[in-house]
Amino acid sequence: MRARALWAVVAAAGGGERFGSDLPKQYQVLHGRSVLGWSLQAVRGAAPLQGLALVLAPGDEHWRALDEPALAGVIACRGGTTRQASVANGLAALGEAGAGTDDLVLVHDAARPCVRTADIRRLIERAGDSPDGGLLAAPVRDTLKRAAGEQVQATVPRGGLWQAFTPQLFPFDRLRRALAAAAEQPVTDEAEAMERAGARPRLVEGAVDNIKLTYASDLALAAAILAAREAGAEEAP
Ligand SMILES: Nc1ccn([C@@H]2O[C@H](COP(=O)(O)OP(=O)(O)OP(=O)(O)O)[C@@H](O)[C@H]2O)c(=O)n1
Ligand SMILES: C[C@](O)(CO)[C@H](O)COP(=O)(O)O
Repeated sequence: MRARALWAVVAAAGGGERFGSDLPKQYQVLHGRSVLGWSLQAVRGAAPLQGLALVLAPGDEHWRALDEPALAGVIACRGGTTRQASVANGLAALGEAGAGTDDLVLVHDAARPCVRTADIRRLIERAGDSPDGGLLAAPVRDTLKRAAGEQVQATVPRGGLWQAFTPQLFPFDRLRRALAAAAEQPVTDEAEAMERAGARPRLVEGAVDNIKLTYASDLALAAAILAAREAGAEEAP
């Protein structure tokens, strides 16, 4: 029987509208290397991969100019107009490269450069054997308010609420089918597509400094996180 291989998709095809820069956020310099380089390094460092699909915006040539060892051997493929479509394209590329039904696939946002390799390893350990897969996430810490315009309408009980991060880890074929089935009803992460297909993915707690670069001001925060880590302040927040 063929051993179960691990593959990865790194979604880097976003336009970064909210970030608002001519240079897409995945190519910004962050603590000495590109945002994309940090994300690729974290995923590749977690476990040996059979292959990694790097999903890029149509016409994106920035990645070719990077001096980035973690780009070696990536399967470059074209993104779609939504994150969901980009991930589906990445899975299709892995299918062509030989990903099998029962193989596992990690899906990560290029825009989450601060993810800890140790957290990805824990995700693989805790969710790799589950047919429903799993995701890095963290329990919501703050009091939550539902708004009506700028006024509070209600306080939302936060018990049982988690914020979803990436990477997310699923059996290859189940995820491919779940995303195809969700094509008409947008989902914001892979877990949501799997949930629609009846799965109950496992929540694996990860450090909350696995932030997504969404606004330009997030870049300085990410740089501070990586600098503190390098200086040895390794305690996960
Ligand atoms: N069509 C898309 C949209 C997003 N992404 C990727 O999905 C991740 C998370 O998306 P987000 O940061 O929300 O994406 P952007 O589309 O880049 O930002 P915005 O919504 O502000 O335009 C990013 O790594 C981004 O490159 C993608 O591969 N393809
Ligand atoms: C997948 C994700 O990173 C989980 O938090 C997130 O949903 C993607 O970003 P978006 O802003 O929701 O597109």
